[in-house]
Amino acid sequence: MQFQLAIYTSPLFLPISKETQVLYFLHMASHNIKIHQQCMVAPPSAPQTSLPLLSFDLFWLRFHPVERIFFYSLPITQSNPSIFFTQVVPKLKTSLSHTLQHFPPLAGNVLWPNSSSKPVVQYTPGDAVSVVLAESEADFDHVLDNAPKEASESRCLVPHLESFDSRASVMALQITLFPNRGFAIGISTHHAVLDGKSSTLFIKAWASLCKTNDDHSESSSSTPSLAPELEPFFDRTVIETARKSGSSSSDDKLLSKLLSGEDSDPRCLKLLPFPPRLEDHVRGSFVLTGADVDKLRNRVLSKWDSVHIVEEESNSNSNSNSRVSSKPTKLSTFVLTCAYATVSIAKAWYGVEKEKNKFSFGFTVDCRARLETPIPENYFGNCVWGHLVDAKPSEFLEEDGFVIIAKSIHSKIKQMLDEGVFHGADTAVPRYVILAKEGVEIIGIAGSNRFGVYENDFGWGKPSKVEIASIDRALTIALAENRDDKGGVEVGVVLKKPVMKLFGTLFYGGLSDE
Ligand SMILES: CC(C)(COP(=O)(O)OP(=O)(O)OC[C@H]1O[C@@H](n2cnc3c(N)ncnc32)[C@H](O)[C@@H]1OP(=O)(O)O)[C@@H](O)C(=O)NCCC(=O)NCCSC(=O)CC(=O)O
Repeated sequence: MQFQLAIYTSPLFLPISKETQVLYFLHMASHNIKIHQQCMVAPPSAPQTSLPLLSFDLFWLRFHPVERIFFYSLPITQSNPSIFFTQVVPKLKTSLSHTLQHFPPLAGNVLWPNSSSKPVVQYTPGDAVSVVLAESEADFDHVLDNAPKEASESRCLVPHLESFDSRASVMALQITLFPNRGFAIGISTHHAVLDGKSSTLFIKAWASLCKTNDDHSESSSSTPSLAPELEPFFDRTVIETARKSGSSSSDDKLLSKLLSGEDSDPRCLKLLPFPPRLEDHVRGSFVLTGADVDKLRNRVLSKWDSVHIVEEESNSNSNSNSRVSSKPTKLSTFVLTCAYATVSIAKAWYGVEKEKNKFSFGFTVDCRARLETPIPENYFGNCVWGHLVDAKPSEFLEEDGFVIIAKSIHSKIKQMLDEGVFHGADTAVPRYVILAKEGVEIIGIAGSNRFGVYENDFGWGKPSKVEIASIDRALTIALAENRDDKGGVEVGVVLKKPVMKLFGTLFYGGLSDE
């Protein structure tokens, strides 16, 4: 205890406000986490850079950070504390510094200069990323177990992302050792600066430099290069040009009003609280194999023609019913997993609380390859847009809810393919507001089964587990590819204990029903 207090009052912690220090301290102390040090890691010699935030980014200006945790198992020879903090951590820090040389905005801040009509993300020499070094007494096997556990347990493995009225950090990291077993990298990122594709690009780049550049010590004069596909692409002009065709500035205005609150300073950069749902909530990871997905696919396709979906009047258009009625040759893993997980959540919640009987599902679409003029896959920033399924809120609870919602998500994606990625974008936010006012529980999604998070090998093998901790800040599911089964998926969920119990029964039990 005293050791931790000493650290928190040391000048090393100056970048963190007093209020945050106290909250962070109390939280860590209650979860048997020892903080060893907070250090700042900077790129070796990057010049000042300033990137404007575009409308894709501004959507997320005051949104909560995205918090991911990568867990790695280590042999005992490296996870012994004295070896870990003197050999493994320096390797991680040096490669982080080298990676930041390629990604300087991540070491910078979101600022709103008086002279500018929009905020910017700016790196100025001297800026650096906060890296907390910690040690946990938790049982590593328990931590890696997918079975539901207290939602709060993951919280002490992700760092706080600092934000104030006039400045917000872009990224913060925490490296936590589980002595003699392994370690976790917790990463907290500002969503207005980078989306899931960009943040996982950064992790891939960092892992690749850590794994391959043993010969680059901190004193080495050159910075190791990245494979071309891992180099971030910062040019904003590509997106400004591409976005003009599908502008939805009215959406941006409505959303930023919602996010900022009626009476707050419109130039305020402090992130809104989005307090995590921790009390009485548990967090679990649910796994589908490729064979499970095939089974779900067959189930939907076999009922395709007999189960009809009626799109909500205001959202359907003349050809939508003919479009969804034609049976597809392929239904994607994403469609099947999201339909299966959200319907299981809806049915479990309704099973425990009968008044919870209206649901919807909103998902983000990566627009990079879908813009009229496609932009590079390694574009750094946000290039995602949100869509809501057109299913009626009560349909999640129907006997064939899974088939209905699968058809509905598929239809939405097909609509984008046929009519452009911004089709219906102007109505998405107003519709979201109406549904929320009507008491509809809108389930969201973070991550993707295509980000390859389990490919991130820093030199000690692939992750033992990857979690998106921030799904506890809203009703959101987390998606990743299955670590051990090609074609499978992992779904992260945070729910109230009794709802989670029923969800688990429906999710796994439903796989054997025919
Ligand atoms: C709109 C979508 C959700 C729809 O997904 P679908 O899987 O249904 O459709 P799709 O066109 O992408 O893929 C359909 C099929 O094409 C093939 N296919 C597509 N991409 C592939 C790839 N990279 N490698 C191999 N196959 C691929 C597969 O066979 C796949 O089916 P199969 O899969 O069955 O083999 C997705 O395209 C998309 O944009 N995903 C990214 C969303 C995103 O960026 N989310 C993060 C938001 S930010 C966030 O949440 C924060 C964070 O993460 O940090």
